[in-house]
Amino acid sequence: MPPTSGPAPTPVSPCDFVVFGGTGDLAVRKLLPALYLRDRDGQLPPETRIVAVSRAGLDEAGYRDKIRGELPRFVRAAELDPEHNGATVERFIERLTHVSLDIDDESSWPALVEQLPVSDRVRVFYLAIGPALFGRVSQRLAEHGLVTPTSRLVLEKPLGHDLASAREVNDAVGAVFEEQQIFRIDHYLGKESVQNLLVTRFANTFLEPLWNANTIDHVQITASESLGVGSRGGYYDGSGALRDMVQNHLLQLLCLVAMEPPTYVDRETVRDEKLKVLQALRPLEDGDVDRSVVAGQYAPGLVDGLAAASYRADAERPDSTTETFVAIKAEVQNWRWAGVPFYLRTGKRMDRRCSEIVIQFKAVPHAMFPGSEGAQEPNRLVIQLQPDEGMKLHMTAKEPGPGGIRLRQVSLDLSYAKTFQRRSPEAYERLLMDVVRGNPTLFMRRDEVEAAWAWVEPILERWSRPDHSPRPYPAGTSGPSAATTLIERDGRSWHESTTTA
Ligand SMILES: NC(=O)C1=CN([C@@H]2O[C@H](COP(=O)(O)OP(=O)(O)OC[C@H]3O[C@@H](n4cnc5c(N)ncnc54)[C@H](OP(=O)(O)O)[C@@H]3O)[C@@H](O)[C@H]2O)C=CC1
Ligand SMILES: O=C1O[C@H](COP(=O)(O)O)[C@@H](O)[C@H](O)[C@H]1O
Repeated sequence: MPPTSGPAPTPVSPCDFVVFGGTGDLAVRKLLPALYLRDRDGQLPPETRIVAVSRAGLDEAGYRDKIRGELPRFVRAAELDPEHNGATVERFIERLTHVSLDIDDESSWPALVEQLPVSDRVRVFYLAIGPALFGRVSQRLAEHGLVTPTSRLVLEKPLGHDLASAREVNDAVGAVFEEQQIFRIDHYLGKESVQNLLVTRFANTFLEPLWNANTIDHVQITASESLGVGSRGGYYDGSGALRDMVQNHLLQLLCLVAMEPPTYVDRETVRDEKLKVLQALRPLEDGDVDRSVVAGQYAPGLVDGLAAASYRADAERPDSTTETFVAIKAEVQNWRWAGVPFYLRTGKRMDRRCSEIVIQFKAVPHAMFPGSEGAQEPNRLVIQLQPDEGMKLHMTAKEPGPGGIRLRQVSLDLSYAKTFQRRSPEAYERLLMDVVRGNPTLFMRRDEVEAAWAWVEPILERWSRPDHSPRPYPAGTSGPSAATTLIERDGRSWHESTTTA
């Protein structure tokens, strides 16, 4: 597939990106490759600069060497340098500099001030650091006069570790930045297939009349990963799958499926509608958590035929009770969705990498074709987010033949790659450009983040008690058997996609 063949992107305004945590995993693996790809496609004006900040004692040349070495690991070879002469990469590398700064060491801040002379250029402070530092960084930025009217602050998730800490962080950054300057990132919202969910729902007429409890039996949202925690055990052990994936990514997907059509798509209307969904989630009482939520933790197993270690070994936490898997039955209490369960599921070290949304329609009310009892499965719309973006509508058709009517399950299959013959940009590419443009539509507003924390809070509270421990599941499987029971108890089953990666 060619690197890009779509319309040329409109360049954004000249900008200074200041990446706190510029040597970290997120910056090196996601942010810099995304900026590189936007630069390669001509979207970054020549004056654009990227100032990486960390405590590493690197000078400009040292940081440039580091990123020159790392970029090919995270940008596919076919997309790295279309000219094959290194010039595109070098142009990007020359935008980079590094400031060695300890956020808590006052004496190291002047080095950053020096890099940011007074200007009305857009200034993006990207906090790719832990949320405990967000408030302190904001305060120091203000003390050093670095916050201008055209500055924006990007906050990585998870924002806090519970409702109280999220409020504290929001208060602290809100004391320095206006809400419209704050971009709380959830990279799932930047995925092409997630944005297409909105377009599919609201730019077509055939689905919307069916999109409710009259026709839909239930919804499943799955984000399963075959990878384990890798080198992120230090962070992950204090987080777990509920904070890492459910409170943000999975609830955001649920909102996009369940929300009412906004009057038009703009910075506040979509977020207003998502907030209403979060507020309509049925609160989980104590007993509900034990009945409707399953926590799991991966044990040793086999992944792609190779032995895989347990989470406790991967994270080097021999007694950890942190969950690496969560399954939840949620309900949206409103007119559209009354009685329709939303089953959410996410886990690490599962049997496949697959993120998808399954809309399961109700069964036909009456089997009218002779011999068709039990031969007909309900219609199902599967929205595949990754690894292959697409959409499949499973339906029943007549099998061709001269005999009687024989029913067969078939699917209408839309593959983005085949249809558009174009690379889908990574989520961070789209979101970083939206930050520069000052468009917060695909970012989480303060009230949304807090409403999401408020909903997961009873689960956190229940799991903090000593009688809770996650159920083990072998690495390379679909999670603990209790997750199967959770859905089978309702006479339903998890959709297991056949795509593996
Ligand atoms: N990695 C990922 O895929 C994702 C990460 N996130 C979030 O992004 C944030 C960063 O994650 P990640 O990159 O994995 O973390 P890392 O631990 O890999 O990187 C942290 C970065 O912050 C710097 N840093 C830490 N403390 C200070 C300090 N006091 N002063 C200056 N710099 C400091 C570190 O550099 P040094 O130690 O040299 O100072 C390093 O560059 C976290 O909040 C995480 O939850 C969110 C989604 C995905
Ligand atoms: O935010 C996170 O997301 C990734 C999964 O993202 P994806 O785009 O690969 O689906 C997850 O691995 C990580 O733990 C989490 O922090």
